[in-house]
Amino acid sequence: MELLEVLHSLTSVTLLGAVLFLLVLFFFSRSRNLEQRKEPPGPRPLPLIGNLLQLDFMKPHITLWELSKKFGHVFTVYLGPKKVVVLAGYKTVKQALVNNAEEFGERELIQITKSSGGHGILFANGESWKEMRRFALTTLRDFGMGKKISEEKIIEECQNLMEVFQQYKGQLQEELSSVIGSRQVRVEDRKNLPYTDAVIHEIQRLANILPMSLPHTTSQDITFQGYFINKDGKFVKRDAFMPFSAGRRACVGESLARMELFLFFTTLLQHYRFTPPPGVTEDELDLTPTLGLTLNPSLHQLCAHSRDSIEGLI
Ligand code: HEM
Repeated sequence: MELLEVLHSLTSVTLLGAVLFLLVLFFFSRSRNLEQRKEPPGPRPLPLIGNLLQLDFMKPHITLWELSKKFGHVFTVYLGPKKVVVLAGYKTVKQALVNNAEEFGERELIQITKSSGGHGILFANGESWKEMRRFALTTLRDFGMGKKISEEKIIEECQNLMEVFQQYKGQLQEELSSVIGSRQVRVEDRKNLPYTDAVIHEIQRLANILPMSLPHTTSQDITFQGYFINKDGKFVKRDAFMPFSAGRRACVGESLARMELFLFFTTLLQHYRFTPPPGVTEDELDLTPTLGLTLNPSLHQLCAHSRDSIEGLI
């Protein structure tokens, strides 16, 4: 009996010793690993939940931007147990997506995308992505993306939209009135409408509709800006004007989207002035967006004043 107790306590001591030894070994090798490979820094994660408590889920892109001020342009956050390397700032994002396009050009399969089996172009990788991207670009080109034919279609849509409203004149429209008058705006007019074009860019910058772009994953281990990044993937946080991203996964609909933005915006502003509803000042307008995969405007009322000053509530 005594022998058994001695053996038992010896086993416990040995076991405890072994666990301690392994822990020391783990932390020692981890810190040596970190030193040798210099992984991107980041806020200290908690077991299992990682840094989730530090992220504001209503505006995660803002939290990540704040963290980048403390940890630099390349840093790590743990979304639960999932390690994510965040790239912040135009130069860093461009260096990764354009200069290291191969290594950073894979898409990360996140949970919501797994339901679709990861088969759509957005979340595919490898040969199937290449094929789908080639197909998407060819099809969009065949439909005349960026060409006259899509311009005609967009103009038709604008005119349908116009039927919902009536005609008017307002402030930003001075440029439109003097350059275009009452004729239909065409894409080629863009170069003669610098103010209007600048306003569209500013709106896109402010609206920031895909604030964290889409998650990428690295296709191979890479040392980037002095930091070792393994194949775990990352979110991209953009700073400079890159709403369509850059590199091999950049938006395939960019020229179509730019055409639509320009024609819809100019045609609407050519005919309407938009204000808050009666009794609401501009300062009182709540511009907080609703977060989904994209940032969307929250539901709100707006007045469209027609050129004839007929008011309509949209
Ligand atoms: C203002 C409108 C739009 C914005 C701001 C936008 C932005 C973006 C961004 C940021 C990405 C991620 C790029 C990356 O992962 O690095 C993307 C991907 C993509 N966009 Fe757009 N997009 C717009 C409109 C469109 C339109 C109209 C189409 C289709 C005609 C389209 C099709 C795609 C596709 C297929 C991808 C995935 C490309 C790939 O993974 O290879 N987008 N877009």
